[in-house]
Amino acid sequence: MAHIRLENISKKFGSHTALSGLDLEIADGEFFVLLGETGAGKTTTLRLIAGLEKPTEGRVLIDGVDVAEWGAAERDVALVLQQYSLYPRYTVRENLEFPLRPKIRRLPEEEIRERVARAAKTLRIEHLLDRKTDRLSGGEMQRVSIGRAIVRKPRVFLMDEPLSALDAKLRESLRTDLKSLQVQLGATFLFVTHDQIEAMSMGDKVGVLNHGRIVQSGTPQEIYNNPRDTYVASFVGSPPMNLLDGRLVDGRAVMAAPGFELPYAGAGGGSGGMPKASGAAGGRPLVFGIRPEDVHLESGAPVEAIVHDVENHGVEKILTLQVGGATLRATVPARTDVRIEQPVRFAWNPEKVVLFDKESGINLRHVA
Ligand SMILES: Nc1ncnc2c1ncn2[C@@H]1O[C@H](COP(=O)(O)OP(=O)(O)OP(=O)(O)O)[C@@H](O)[C@H]1O
Repeated sequence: MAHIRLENISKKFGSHTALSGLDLEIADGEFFVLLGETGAGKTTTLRLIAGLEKPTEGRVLIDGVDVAEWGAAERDVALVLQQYSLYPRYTVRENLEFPLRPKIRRLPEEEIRERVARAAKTLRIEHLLDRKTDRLSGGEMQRVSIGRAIVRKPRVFLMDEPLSALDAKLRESLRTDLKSLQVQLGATFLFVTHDQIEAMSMGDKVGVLNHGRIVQSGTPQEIYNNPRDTYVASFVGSPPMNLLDGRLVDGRAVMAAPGFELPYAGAGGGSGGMPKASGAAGGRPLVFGIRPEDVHLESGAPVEAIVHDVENHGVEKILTLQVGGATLRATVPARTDVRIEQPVRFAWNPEKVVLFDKESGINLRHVA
């Protein structure tokens, strides 16, 4: 188990900046998910912690110790990759034993047997121990790869998109397995993914990485309910948060279309208020953020829209509504009877509206 801290890390590859001013803190025994789009710098961050890359600037601390001079082996971290790093002509048992048979500091045979048996039981691959690894399914191979990490009892598990090569069903079941494995081991996990659903469902904490920098770090609920900026707001959530233009006029946040306004008391305040028809000329440009599940169809509601599209998702429907010049997504119960082209009336909970500065994209609650 270990505590990890990255301080003001930057990493350049020639003239290309992969990471800049990155700060990250992972508590001992935490399941931390690093979420970012392709090229955001996720793998580079893992490799820096693993000791496979050196930062151009900044410090990597494990349990409070600067590990700049430590090689990969000394850091005692295990890396699990998307591609299974298994020896194909060897059995599962042999693959699990290899990490425990280094040339120096070899473990006693009995200890090796015991660790392999325990890992195989935890991962439910005991029945596969004598099978060659090239005769396994993708999900089984990934379990063996994870097993190769577990047997070493590392201080930290670093996982680079370990589930992304698997089909949806397997991914889901391994997600649950990995999460319970982490709880069982009480180990520090840093799990990298570009899949926001994976991140939100697995992480104790999620760090959103964009262009080599952590833009927000917090619990999945914090990130979902109070995204730091419009990037996080539109990246996390499916369908994403509705982002609608408006302005700040005389202490009121006024949405351009549909007409709607909220009292705005400045940073830290500014919720409540009822929808009201209004023009939105002048003032500081804002963006209103409204989650699709916070949009409700109600016959007496003040704003009218036309249903542009209806998607059925089993327990719910996702509607695309056309309101004036704006488009809005609404998640409604599956029993809601709506058709394309139908006029509907809708409202939302003003308490749930998040306001962003249009120019910087920053959530006004996060502006000091
Ligand atoms: N060895 C390298 N040499 C040059 N550029 C690199 C090297 N490794 C990474 N980069 C660049 O640094 C940036 C971050 O790469 P990184 O692999 O960390 O991103 P990522 O978030 O893991 O992306 P993906 O989800 O596609 O794996 C990318 O623009 C990448 O092209």
